[in-house]
Amino acid sequence: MPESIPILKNPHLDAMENDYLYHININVVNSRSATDIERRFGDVKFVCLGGTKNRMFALAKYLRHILQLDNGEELVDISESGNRYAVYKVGPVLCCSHGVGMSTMSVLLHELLKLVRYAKCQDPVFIRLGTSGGVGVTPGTVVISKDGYNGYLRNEHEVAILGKRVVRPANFDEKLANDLLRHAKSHCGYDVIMGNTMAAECFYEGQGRLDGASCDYSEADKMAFLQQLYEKGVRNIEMEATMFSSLTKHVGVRAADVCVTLLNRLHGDQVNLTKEQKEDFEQRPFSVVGEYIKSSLCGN
Ligand SMILES: O=P(O)(O)O[C@@H]1C[C@H](O)[C@@H](CO)O1
Ligand SMILES: O=c1cc[nH]c(=O)[nH]1
Repeated sequence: MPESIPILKNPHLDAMENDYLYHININVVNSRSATDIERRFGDVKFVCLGGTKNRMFALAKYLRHILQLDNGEELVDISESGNRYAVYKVGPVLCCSHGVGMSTMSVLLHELLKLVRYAKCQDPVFIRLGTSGGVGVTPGTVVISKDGYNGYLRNEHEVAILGKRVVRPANFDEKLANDLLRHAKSHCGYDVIMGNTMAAECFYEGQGRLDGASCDYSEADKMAFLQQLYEKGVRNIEMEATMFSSLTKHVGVRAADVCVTLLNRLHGDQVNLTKEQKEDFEQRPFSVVGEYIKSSLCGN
C-alpha cells in the first residue's frame, strides 16, 4: 500500500493561514507550508495515547530503550506550557496523555490529527494503550479492540453537532488489530486477545458498577447487562474506544486500542491491585505495542 499524508475531513483547514493548537500549545504558522512543523514532527509514524502523564512518560522511556534511541538527554514534555496534556517525542513516536474519558481525549485527538496533517506525516498510526475492566477474562489479559460499543450497546459513536444527533460507525482498523495480535502472540507470556470494547461515559453507573455515588439498579440487573455485553463479544470496558475509533475512521487515519484488564467485572467492581501489580499490568500494552512498533520500523 503506498504511504499517504492524512487529508482529514475539514475543507475549512485549507483556508486557514495559521492554526494554534491551543491545548498542546503548538502554533502552526502558515499552515499550508508549515516547514517548522514538518521539521519537528514530519518523521512521526506512531502516535501513542494513554490516560495519564506518568504512564506516557514511562512509555516514552520504555520506547526510547527498546528502539535504541536513548541519547541520555532528559525527556521533555513538549506540551507542558499548555497545562493540559503531556506530549513526549521519541524518534518517530509521540506519547501523549489524554485524561479520563471521551471528551478530554477528543480535544487532544483533534489537535494531534491536525498536527500530523500539517507535518505531512506519512500514514501515521494512532494507538491507545489503556487500562480497562475485563468482561469474563482473567485480570491482566490484554484486549486488542475490534469494534467499539457505546453505552446503549450499539457499535457506533453518537455526538451532538449543531444541535443534531450525529452517529458514526465505531470500528478500528482490522488489519492493524490483526497485525498487533499476531506480533503479540509471538512474544507475550500472557493472554492477548481480540475482542469488542465498550466505551462508557461514566466509570460508575455507565459501566454498571454497584459502588458509585448513585445506583438505581440491582446486582441482578448489572449481571444481566454484563452478560449481554459478553454475548456481543465485548471483553473489556473503558471510556474512549467509540469516540477514538469513530473519529479516526471518519478522517481516514488508522487506529488501534490496546488495553490491559485490571479486573474481571463478572467478579466485582473495585480495582484492588497493588502498586506492583498495576505497574506489571500497565507494562503489558507497552510491550505489545512497543514490539510492534520496533518491528514495523525495521520493515517487518
Ligand atoms: O488509559 P486509561 O487507563 O486512562 O483508560 C481507562 C479509561 C478511563 O480513561 C480511565 C478510568 O479509570 O481508565
Ligand atoms: O473497570 C475499569 C477499569 C479501568 N478503566 C475503566 O474504564 N474501567
